[in-house]
Amino acid sequence: MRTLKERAFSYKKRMIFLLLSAVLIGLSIVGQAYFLVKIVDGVFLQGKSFEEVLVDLLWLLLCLCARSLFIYLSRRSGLKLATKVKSEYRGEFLKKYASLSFLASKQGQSGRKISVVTDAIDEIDGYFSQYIPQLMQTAFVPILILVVVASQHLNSGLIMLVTAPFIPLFMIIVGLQTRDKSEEQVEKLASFSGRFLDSLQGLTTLKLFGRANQQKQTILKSSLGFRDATMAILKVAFTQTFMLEIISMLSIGIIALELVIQIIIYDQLTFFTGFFVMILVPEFYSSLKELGSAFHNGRSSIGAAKKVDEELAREEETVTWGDAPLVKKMTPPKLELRQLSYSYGEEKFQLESINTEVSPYSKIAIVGPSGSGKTTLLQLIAGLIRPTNGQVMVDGKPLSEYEEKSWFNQLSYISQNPYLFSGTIAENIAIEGGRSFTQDELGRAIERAGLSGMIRNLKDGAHTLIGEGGRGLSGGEKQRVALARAFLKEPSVILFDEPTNGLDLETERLLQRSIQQLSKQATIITVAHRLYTIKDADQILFMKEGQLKAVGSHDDLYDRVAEYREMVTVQRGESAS
Ligand SMILES: Nc1ncnc2c1ncn2[C@@H]1O[C@H](COP(=O)(O)OP(=O)(O)OP(=O)(O)O)[C@@H](O)[C@H]1O
Repeated sequence: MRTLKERAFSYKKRMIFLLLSAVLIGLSIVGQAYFLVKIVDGVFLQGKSFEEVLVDLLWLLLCLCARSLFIYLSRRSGLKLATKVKSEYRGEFLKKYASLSFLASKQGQSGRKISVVTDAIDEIDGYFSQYIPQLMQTAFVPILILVVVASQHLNSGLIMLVTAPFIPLFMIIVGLQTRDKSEEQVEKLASFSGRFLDSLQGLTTLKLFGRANQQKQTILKSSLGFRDATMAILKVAFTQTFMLEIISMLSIGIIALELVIQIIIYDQLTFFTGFFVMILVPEFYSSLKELGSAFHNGRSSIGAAKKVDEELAREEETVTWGDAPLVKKMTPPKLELRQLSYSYGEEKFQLESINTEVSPYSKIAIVGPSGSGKTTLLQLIAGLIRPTNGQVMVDGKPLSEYEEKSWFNQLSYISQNPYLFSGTIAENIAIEGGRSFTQDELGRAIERAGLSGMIRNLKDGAHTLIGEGGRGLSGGEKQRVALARAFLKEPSVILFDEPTNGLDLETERLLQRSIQQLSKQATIITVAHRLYTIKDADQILFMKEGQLKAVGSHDDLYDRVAEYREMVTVQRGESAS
């Protein structure tokens, strides 16, 4: 993982620009002080007229404008640097999340992940937009001022040299505390966000089980934890500001006293030099103080970056793909499962050495008791998880060697709970990227998925908005939208996890009809729960406890496999009752 400093220095041109701006800011500060003092000295002590000081006035104006302009450019450059680094981080997150396996992407709390990708990355902003530009300025401006002051009046320069180290020393002590505290703050915010979203999603369940109040208390505790962590950081920030003010005020006071003594009592200093030094000294301390505040933000950013890096570096199961294209042919690809095994971890469920072939256009039903590994097998075939051993072969080549896009272009996976996005029904059906669909194609898919009746009754038809997760649609309607996606996409392989919950008669019939239609153009592998699908399949894979117990047609398995017969008899009884 690259540190924030390494990330900043990878933008060399921007860093050079920041340094250049710092040099120009420093020069304009000294120039501004010089011309101001020259004008005051000329008008009040030498009695010069307005015309005589006009050129100096113009120079003063130029220095003021230059100072403002370079400060503005330096800040803008810092902000741009922050934007670039933040989008770099977000890009890394997107890349990581996109390559995660289906299971890994479901692990952890969604709210926590959102908080890290949004709030924690935003917290990094201060390092680049404030700390780095200020660091560049402070690396040059105080040194320039010190040299100028020392060249004019050595004693003042020495006082500055002695007092100045207190500021960075104090900053380091405080900064170390800030980093730990800000790590704690990011952690508290992430945990609060995770808990909050989790509770929000399960609010109905919590109410139904009378746990809403208890959960409210947990959220309150979590939010108070975040508040305390934030207050602890603010306390450090206020203490730091207070201490920096005291150090700089005292130092400026000592120098002023010394200058006054030199001018009035010893008469060893001209008004010009004294005034010039007195104007530059506060600039010196203010530059150091500003670095103090920026340093505080920088340390907070480092704390947040540590959390972000931890999240990025967390080892999670990924799915990698090759670059072989899978060309869409007239016939669907031939699938073969070779010694296919999967394990959710030691002492957890194992799917053991599945071997079978799936010829193009066949209708396969995966059946077996609950928890026997049917969905796991379907996810392996889809390429959503990678086998621990063995291969899914597609047209004689391991699935992992194909391009991700070209495989998914030929595949439709209809899960038990298909996800619908917030948007219109039409947008949800025409979800496939890279290809636009005509209204006719969309209408046909809607018709074939049995959605036209429902859509006709809606005021805005297919352009009716639905909520995220398909809020506003029934379970059966969501299944039909998923079917419409498959009709529109015209894939070569369809993987279908049949809903276990009872569907109404009409949706049942529609599913049967749809499968019949889709099977004309694709291979269909269904995790089957309904007797009709099971009987209609060309080949049945009967699973039990992670093993493929038998393969064959319904009649064949019914005659030969007692456990299968038993399962079908139970199902018959249920459908008859
Ligand atoms: N993410 C996971 N981590 C650990 N174990 C898991 C995970 N997902 C599933 N399992 C376990 O794997 C086994 C097989 O699950 P799978 O969903 O494949 O079964 P299934 O046959 O499809 O069941 P059902 O018919 O009830 O949907 C189950 O015992 C389940 O507890």
